Amino acid sequence: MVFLGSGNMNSEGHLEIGDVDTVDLAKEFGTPLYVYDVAKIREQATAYLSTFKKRNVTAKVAYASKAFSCIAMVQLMQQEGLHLDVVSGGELFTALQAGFPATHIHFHGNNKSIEELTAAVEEGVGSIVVDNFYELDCLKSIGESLNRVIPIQLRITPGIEAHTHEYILTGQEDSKFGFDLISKQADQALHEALSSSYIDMMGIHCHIGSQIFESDGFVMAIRKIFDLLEDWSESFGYEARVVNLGGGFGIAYTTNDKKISIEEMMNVVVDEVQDQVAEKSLAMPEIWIEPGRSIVGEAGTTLYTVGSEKRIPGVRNYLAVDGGMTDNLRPALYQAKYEAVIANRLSQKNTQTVSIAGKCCESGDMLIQEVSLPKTSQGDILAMFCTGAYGYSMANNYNRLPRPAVVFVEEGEAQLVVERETYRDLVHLDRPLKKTVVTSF
Ligand SMILES: Cc1ncc(COP(=O)(O)O)c(C=O)c1O
Ligand SMILES: N[C@@H](CCCC[NH3+])C(=O)O
Repeated sequence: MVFLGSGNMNSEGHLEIGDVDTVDLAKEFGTPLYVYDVAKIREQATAYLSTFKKRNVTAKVAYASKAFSCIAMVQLMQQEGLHLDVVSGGELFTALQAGFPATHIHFHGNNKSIEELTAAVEEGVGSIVVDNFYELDCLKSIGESLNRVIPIQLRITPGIEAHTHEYILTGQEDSKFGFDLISKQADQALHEALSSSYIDMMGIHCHIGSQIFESDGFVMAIRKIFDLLEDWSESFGYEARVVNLGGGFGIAYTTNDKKISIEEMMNVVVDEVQDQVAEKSLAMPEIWIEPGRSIVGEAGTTLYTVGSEKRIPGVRNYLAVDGGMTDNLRPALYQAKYEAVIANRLSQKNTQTVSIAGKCCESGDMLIQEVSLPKTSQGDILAMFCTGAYGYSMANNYNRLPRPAVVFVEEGEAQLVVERETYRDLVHLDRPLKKTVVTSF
């Protein structure tokens, strides 16, 4: 069975997503093109909310907008009843421009600036996830100068190494994020938070990393958190209203990736929290989570146009497309694996193994190392699946390539939600040299 992401084959033998022919999308909007299956995004969001509802626990699901942020995406999350996690002034601005209620926004980051923190407090952001002592100090003075009590969570690093790529691990002791447990930084942070009348210490936050399949890392993190909460209850008389477990729930990028369903993962989380609460005789806190990848990853497909070919007999066949590490940095950065098809040749047999090259001036700009495809021609449309998370959001202008357009498809309709960058956009921040010197060669 050929993997078609969230799509299927239509009667013309073309890849269809959200009842829209992707070959038509490529014609209408050009390539590279990010296509999001809105029904799939809604399905993922619902899976989180309905699992918590079924378990009858109070929970908040905040979409981690770093995975993919634009105004339409933020609005979609609001429609689905999710909260929003932002990690910068830019993501916050996008959310507010989208009309997202500030009270449902959680603000993250390991080095938030005073300007970002002040804006977040002035806008009335629902919670600030505090990462370090500097930030705690800044918030105390911002609270005092604006005469506001600021709701916060303290981010701790539990000292856990989850099974994932080392670049996207965050819960280990040697991490730039959060307060360390072993050296008792977390205790000190709690002490400082509780001693300020401008800080409302809502609870504790922990994010162990991203693209994690095994539930045991989350179970271990929950145990560490509740050991700490038991200790804080005894030493400080402190009781957390919120336990935020971050995001990190993995998705299947390829047919070889094993998959754990959202329901299964959340049930493990709820079971463990309930067990810990009972074992330690603590009050049941609200469970907050912040999934990004698992909400949008599988819903995204990138369409490229096939261009040049290079065949090196006995070595490798390169097939180049009109994008690359500029629109999807993940293969170059994490050796991430993807699957692809030729969207206009789904009914044809695979007859060749090729490597998909990007068009950037880097040998490492390879999108897929080996994929089986039918015979291809220039102008064919290559569809690469599961590119919805950390694809467009990490897109860049290396080699001055304009960033792609993004369309949402749902029930047979396509809507442009991010326009394609133009060459003019590429130079619009540039300013010419002040001094003009006439050089004669
Ligand atoms: C603090 C925090 N929360 C949530 C997320 C979202 O993670 P993911 O997209 O893997 O669900 C991240 C990214 O790893 C993060 O750093
Ligand atoms: N950008 C990473 C995930 C980082 C998650 C943010 N803490 C990826 O593409 O997998």
